[in-house]
Amino acid sequence: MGCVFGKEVSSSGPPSSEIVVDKKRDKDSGNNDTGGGTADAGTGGGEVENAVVKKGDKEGGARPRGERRRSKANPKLGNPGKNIHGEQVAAGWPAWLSAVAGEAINGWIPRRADTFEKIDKIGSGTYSNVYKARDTMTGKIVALKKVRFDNLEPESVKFMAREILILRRLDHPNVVKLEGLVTSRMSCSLYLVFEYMEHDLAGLAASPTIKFTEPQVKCYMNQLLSGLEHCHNRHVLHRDIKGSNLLLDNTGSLKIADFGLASFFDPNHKQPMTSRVVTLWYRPPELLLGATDYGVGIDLWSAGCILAELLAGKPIMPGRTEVEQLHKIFKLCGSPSEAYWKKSKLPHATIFKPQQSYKRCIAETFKNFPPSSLPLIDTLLAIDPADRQTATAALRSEFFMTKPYACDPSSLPKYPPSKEMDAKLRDEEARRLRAAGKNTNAEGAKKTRTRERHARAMPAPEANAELQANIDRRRLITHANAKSKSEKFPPPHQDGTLGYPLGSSHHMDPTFDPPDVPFSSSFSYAKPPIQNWSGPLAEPAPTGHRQRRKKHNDSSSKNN
Ligand SMILES: Nc1ncnc2c1ncn2[C@@H]1O[C@H](COP(=O)(O)OP(=O)(O)OP(=O)(O)O)[C@@H](O)[C@H]1O
Repeated sequence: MGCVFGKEVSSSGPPSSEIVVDKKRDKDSGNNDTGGGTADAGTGGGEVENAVVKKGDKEGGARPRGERRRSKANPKLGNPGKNIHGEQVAAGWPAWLSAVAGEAINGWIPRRADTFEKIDKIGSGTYSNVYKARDTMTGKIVALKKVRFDNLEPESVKFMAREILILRRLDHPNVVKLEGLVTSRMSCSLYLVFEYMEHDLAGLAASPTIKFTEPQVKCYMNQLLSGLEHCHNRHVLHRDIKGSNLLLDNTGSLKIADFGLASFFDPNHKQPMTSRVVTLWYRPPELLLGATDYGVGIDLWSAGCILAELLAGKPIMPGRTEVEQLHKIFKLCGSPSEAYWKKSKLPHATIFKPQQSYKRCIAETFKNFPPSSLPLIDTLLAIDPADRQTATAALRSEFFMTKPYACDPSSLPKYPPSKEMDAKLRDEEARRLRAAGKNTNAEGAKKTRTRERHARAMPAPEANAELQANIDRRRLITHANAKSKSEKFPPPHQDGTLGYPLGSSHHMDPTFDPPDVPFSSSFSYAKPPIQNWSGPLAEPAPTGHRQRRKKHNDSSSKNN
């Protein structure tokens, strides 16, 4: 991928993809995740995430709140050498950015902010705000993602640097294209410039008036799997595939976006990676069970959830907690075989292994789906990630070879704006109206609020914080009740509301509702978990600090 907005900056430095993590730095800092690795730009792959599971992570520990990483300069990741640093500053990059993310900007020159006109705020993410803007030099409408830096903390810049490096590695019609970067020598902010996309799949799916046909579902899935195939071939794991990260334009093009949690991987030299990724409803069982050795299967699982969601008209496994999520997975996909437990050696297996086994019931649950979709759903939602195969195999599946075929993207309807953000605004307006009429219909308002809360997929970092709280709670329970080596799974107070939240979609298929399990289903562990977990992974944050905690946790997630 080349230069954006004109000429390339000449460089005698390392190839643009050469990025090697300074392991010592991470060891020193107690960081449980690292990003980076060696790379081979020529092959389009080979950039390796050199993640190291730190002592704290092995013991189940993330940094306690308030403890900050020591940030030493990373000579390979950040410091591109004096010459290049000088060239980058001369080309208009701020010195701080060149110092910390020199590799990510190598060979590019920045655009000036005053060459764009902001039109509207269109989205907001964990560490960014996204604006619709006009490029005054070309007249083109673009999306500007303004990255928030916490006082220019090198860690924040590092996440952004990795996202940029990954985006620069990718070049495919179904992957959002990074068109440039906007900053200036004296600036403290950075904007990523993307082609503008009118919709996201979550927004469309939540729209009360839209129900996808089979050819449309095939069209979206074809594009999603093609984009994933490209990412995986370039050794990139997305690690947060969900509807709101699948952007759509008015020509029917679907593009995978938000590579903030993405990571390079090398299938031949596996390195441990964090399990604290992927939004809860789309998170595969191996991550919920703490896997740090994983691959393309995690994105394929999420794709399977999306395929079934598009056909069902509602999210298929909307868990509110990790425990509930695993429970929903086991109920639908069956509990893992003994052979799998043995082979996978998953860190949380001793805690979450169900006492009773669950039978897989995908075919019965989705009996109203097109028959050709069932083998594909069955493959993508395999409990053992090795059985999920690849995006390439999925694209060759019977689903796409059977009539009615996928429609052409250009034949997809032209929808009115329908971002997940719009759905949120609709909800907020409804909430405001309810608050106004609260006294007249308090009970109705309460019910609707519950539906809304459940209708949103929980981002990975928040959900993972909850997982920690859960593990810690389990450990405490084990201590308190050393005689009892089993406990209810899920806890009774959560199980009472198992099943699908009402109104999680406006056009649900009423026939789809996986069978619930009796409350008495219990999960046990073979050994007390204390033997595996010697310290808290993360401090459960008080609710008043939700936003801070989200960012804090996100930092650790995004860092690996
Ligand atoms: N190219 C684009 N065109 C139009 N809208 C976009 C584009 N990129 C992002 N958005 C909007 O901005 C929102 C936030 O963007 P993005 O997901 O990349 O940010 P983030 O900070 O990484 O978010 P998250 O916390 O969900 O990981 C998206 O959900 C989407 O609605």
